[in-house]
Amino acid sequence: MAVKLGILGLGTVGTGTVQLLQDNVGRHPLLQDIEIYRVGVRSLTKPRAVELSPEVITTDLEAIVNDPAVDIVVELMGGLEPARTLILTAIKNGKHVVTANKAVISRFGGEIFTAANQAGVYVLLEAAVGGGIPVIQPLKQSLSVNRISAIMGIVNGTTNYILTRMQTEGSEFDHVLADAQKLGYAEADPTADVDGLDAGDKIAILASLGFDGRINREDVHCEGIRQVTKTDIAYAAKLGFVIKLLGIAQHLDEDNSQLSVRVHPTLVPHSHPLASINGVYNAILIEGEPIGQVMLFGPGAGAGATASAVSSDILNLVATLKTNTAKPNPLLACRHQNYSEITPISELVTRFYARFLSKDQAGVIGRLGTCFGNYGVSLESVVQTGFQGELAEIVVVTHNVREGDFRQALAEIQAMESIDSIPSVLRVL
Ligand SMILES: NC(=O)C1=CN([C@@H]2O[C@H](COP(=O)(O)OP(=O)(O)OC[C@H]3O[C@@H](n4cnc5c(N)ncnc54)[C@H](OP(=O)(O)O)[C@@H]3O)[C@@H](O)[C@H]2O)C=CC1
Ligand SMILES: N[C@@H](CC=O)C(=O)O
Ligand code: NA
Repeated sequence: MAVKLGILGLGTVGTGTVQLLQDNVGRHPLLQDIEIYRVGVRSLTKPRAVELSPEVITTDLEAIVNDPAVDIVVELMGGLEPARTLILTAIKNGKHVVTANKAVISRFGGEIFTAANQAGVYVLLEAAVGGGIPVIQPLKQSLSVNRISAIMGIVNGTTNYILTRMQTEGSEFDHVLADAQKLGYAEADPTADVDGLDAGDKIAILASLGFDGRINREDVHCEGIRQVTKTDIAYAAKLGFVIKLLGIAQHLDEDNSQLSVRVHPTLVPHSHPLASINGVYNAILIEGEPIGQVMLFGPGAGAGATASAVSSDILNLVATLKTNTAKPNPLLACRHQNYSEITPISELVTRFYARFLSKDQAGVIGRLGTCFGNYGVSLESVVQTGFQGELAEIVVVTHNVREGDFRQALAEIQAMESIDSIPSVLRVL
């Protein structure tokens, strides 16, 4: 008998998934054992790019998750509610769930996976991070014997597109954002993407898988790219770096007692594997023992790519249902019970880039150096190249420093009579 799907949402990803499942020739033969049984939408009158018989489409999403005939609920509607409640109801009713919803999983994953384990069902989420790039299953299965020390990646295509264009064209953020919205790369409300929140959801999920514990989403420090200017991109290039929005989860110490999970624009050395990932593409670099470095690269969004990830999860569940094993598969289930402790950003040890505007007075660089020295900040390079009107522009790159100490030094520098402003402070990989 065919496995019956109840799909919630027929937007970009829902449509791509239905198209892939309907066009199943030449793909894995198990796809032929799937029936698109119900599809839930908000509007019945909206034109659709796929053909589905009228009894399949409904606006009653609760009826789908409560329908005893539905085997797998595929949540592709997005948002927190009613997605969270519908997922929990599906689980309570003994249905497996596939979701692309990083927002709901990063915030309510604890509740959802606890409920799923109790009900003996699986919640799979390959599409939630890196779109079509297989990264969730690799972390859960292929790489799971490794001791992971770092996961870092470009996990938001919109911001990578904007930063790439700012870099290649020398344009400012606002101009490129407006253009990206016109071209459909950025959403009308770009907040979740440009403020680093979408990347924060994704790195929280990856950190949980790589570092073996649940992550409280509120502990993830998130900075976006609104403050990145073409001036900084140009200085970074002169110094041998490219600016990327990175999600980073890493152990900070040898004994693995400190875990940092964060999102921020970062100066990445030109020689680093993530430096060459441009446009809407995503890439995730995983470091582990004994494997070393693995980088997963590909399309992080889009109908077809994301449908590929959603359908691979569906396939996994179809195989599970067909083999009919009563015992849960520990490689598919979530195994975390406890929350990981996240080290506050002030304890991060990293290099920094900072740009200062100062009055063109003798001895300013000396005073900067003395103040940094008082806080244990050692400088890798200091450049005074340009002028902005009457003000001299000074750019420094530090050696590794505790963030809290660096910020204290900056506060003191900001108060100096000769310093006009500190327009940018960015971390360096
Ligand atoms: N777009 C992408 O490339 C990617 C998206 N994702 C994730 O996939 C999910 C879906 O994204 P996407 O396809 O872009 O979203 P869309 O906005 O294109 O589609 C959302 C769909 O859900 C339906 N829907 C939303 N809310 C309700 C509701 N309250 N009741 C009934 N139906 C509802 C909409 O119905 P209607 O059509 O009637 O309006 C629409 O069909 C999100 O979690 C997103 O983060 C993940 C990776 C990539
Ligand atoms: N908005 C996201 C796509 C979905 O995950 C992005 O820009 O990467
Ligand atoms: Na993925």
